Formats: sequence, C-alpha cells, structure tokens
Amino acid sequence: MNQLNLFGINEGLIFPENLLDYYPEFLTRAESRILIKKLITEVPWQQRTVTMYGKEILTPRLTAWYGDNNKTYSFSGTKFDPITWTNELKELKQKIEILTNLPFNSVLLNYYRDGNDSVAWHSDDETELGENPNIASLSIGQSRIFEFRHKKDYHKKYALALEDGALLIMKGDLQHHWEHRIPKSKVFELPRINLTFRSVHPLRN
Ligand SMILES: O=C(O)CCC(=O)C(=O)O
Ligand SMILES: [Fe+2]
Repeated sequence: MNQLNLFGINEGLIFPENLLDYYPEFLTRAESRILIKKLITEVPWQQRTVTMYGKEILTPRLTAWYGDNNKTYSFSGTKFDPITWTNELKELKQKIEILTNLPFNSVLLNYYRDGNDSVAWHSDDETELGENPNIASLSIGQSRIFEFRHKKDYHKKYALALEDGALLIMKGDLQHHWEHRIPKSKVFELPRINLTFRSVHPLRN
C-alpha cells in the first residue's frame, strides 16, 4: 500500500518520521461511505461527561468502545466496558493487523457530528496501553485537522489533515513527548467518525 510523505506538508517543523505512518487510501470512498452510514445509525453512541477543574462537562463528541469482553479500560477518568465486536469492526481490525503486523484488542469510536465537535489536547498514555503504545487511527467522512504539540515546548507544533479513508499509525514514544487534538472548526463540517484501534492490557489489582 502506498504511503504518503506527510513530512513535506508542514514547512518548518519536521515531525519525527519514526513516530507516524500514514496510509491515505486505506478504505476506498465507496467503502467509507457505506461504513459511516452504518456506524452513525447502528452504534449505541453516548455523550460522556468528564470532570475538569471540579466541574462535570459533556465531551464535545459522541463515543463508543468495542473490544474483547474482559478488557475494561479507563480513558480521561471514565471507565469503559466494551461492547462485543461486530463483524465489520472485527474485519477492519484484522485488515489493519495484516497491514501493520501489530495486534489490537479494542477500538474507541469517536463521532464528530459537525465542526463544533472536537477532542481537546491529550496524549494516549494510560497505563493500560503499555509503555509505547501502537494506535491505529482510521478516519472516515469529513477531513479534519489533527494537531500535535510538544509537551515541553508548545511552539513546536505539527498538523496534518486526516482524510476520508485514511489510516494513521501512532507509534514509538510519540505519546510520551507529544499531545494531539482535533480542534473545533468554524467552517461548516460534515460528520466524521474516527476509530482508534488499541491494544489494552487491563491492570490487575
Ligand atoms: O479523532 C481523532 O482523529 C483522534 C481521536 C483521539 O485522539 C483519541 O480517541 O484518543
Ligand atoms: Fe488520542
């Protein structure tokens, strides 16, 4: 599969090449159009609350968590009990595993209904994900800007467009040093769904 050279897009900052892989046409337009319609109507979407500065706020997007039955996972302080894999999510997982040669056991779905939906600066560094997690992030629908900033120097920034059907692999020690977000967009935006396949190792206590 062809890989786009995404390191030429941002003049100025060269993002470390060993931390990201980008496959622009992992799904065809036709495949992603069918998939997004199906996911929008069939997934039991929830709008979760997170506690920020002692206040409960609704996350500005809808989410759902699928995975192997025993893999409970906490994300931003919220516990997720996974929904059992559907056939099409399992098939997508297997297709990604074959391409990347990496194992995944769960997927977090994010549904951005329009340009007002977003995800705030964070890194995916929960202990359950292990030391240097591989995360496979599949985007369908509206192309949105994905931004990175260096944790020690917020001026070090990097952005790329996550296009319809594109698969982005985040790997190595990316989550240690960089945060990422999907900013809100003021222009009219169509729906977008992002599926982040992860390998979760539940903590024993
Ligand atoms: O929607 C995206 O592309 C990113 C989602 C994300 O960062 C996450 O689920 O941790
Ligand atoms: Fe993330």
